[in-house]
Amino acid sequence: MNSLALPDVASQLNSYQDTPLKLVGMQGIALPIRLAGQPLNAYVDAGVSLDKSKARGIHMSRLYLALEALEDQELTVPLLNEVLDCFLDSHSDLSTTAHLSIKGDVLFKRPALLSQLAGWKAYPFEVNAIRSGQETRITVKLDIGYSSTCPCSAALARQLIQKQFNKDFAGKDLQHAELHDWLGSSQGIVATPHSQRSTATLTVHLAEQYNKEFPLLVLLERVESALGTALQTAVKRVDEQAFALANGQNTMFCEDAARRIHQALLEEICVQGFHLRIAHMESLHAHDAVAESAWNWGNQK
Ligand SMILES: Nc1nc2c(ncn2[C@@H]2O[C@H](COP(=O)(O)OP(=O)(O)OP(=O)(O)O)[C@@H](O)[C@H]2O)c(=O)[nH]1
Repeated sequence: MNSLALPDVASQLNSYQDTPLKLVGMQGIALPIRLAGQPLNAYVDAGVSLDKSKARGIHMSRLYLALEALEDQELTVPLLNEVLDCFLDSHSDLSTTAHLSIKGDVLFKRPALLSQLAGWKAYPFEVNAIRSGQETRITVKLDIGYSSTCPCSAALARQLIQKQFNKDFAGKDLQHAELHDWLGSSQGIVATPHSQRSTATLTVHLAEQYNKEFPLLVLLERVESALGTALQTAVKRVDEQAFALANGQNTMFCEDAARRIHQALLEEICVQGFHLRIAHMESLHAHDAVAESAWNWGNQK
């Protein structure tokens, strides 16, 4: 039997009622791509709408093959648009909307706070694109880890230190050397505040005129500098001490983190709208503290 004789079920008539489908496609296709100059193993979801309600199915293989354009190429907005064009061109009789989603972990080399060290950090990302007619909506989702020290716990710890100071030094002449030693001891600094590993998940809608490579590094640098306490990679004690200082000077409730990032993203010109979700994985509680914020976002999550 040659290929011409193979039955083509997808092109048969739909035997169900006339029901167009919002999205039909494939999920979790493995694909090697490049992002921010790094090769990475991505997972891709590809789909189109099935508007022709009498058609039985779409042509999955045409979507799959269109993804070849992304193989080992730097992922850019024009390249993404090319693939979406191909999805719609190959389904011109069936579909008016095309969907493409690419996820993975992008690695960036991040410098230590003070020493010359640097190390790799993984940032989970997701690029989502929907083409409807001439309009393409592209969003970039990025998880950024940081440390948050509880401001309430810091104030409570300071109060305990003051109490201890009153107990140890009430009515005494203050001697510089004695006080210096006291400050360096756990009998003096009797309490420490708690910190937690925290995550900011931002989803940004890229400005329509943005037409280049994906601005992941730009976004994460803006967010990390707004927070001041990014998770570190390689550290020596000198870096760890700088991290302790950064945490002490940047104590944060989840609300504070959400507001800092919100303000920082408003300054980013490649962003047309955003949604952000903050999660502080509490060390005081067995549950998380969360906050959300959005700008120019509508009702979507
Ligand atoms: N539409 C559809 N196809 C599926 C599904 N699951 C598996 N497939 C298979 O995807 C394969 C590729 O489909 P097509 O793109 O229509 O393949 P084709 O008819 O050889 O290719 P064209 O000639 O370009 O239409 C077929 O073998 C389908 O059976 C499904 O749920 N829906």
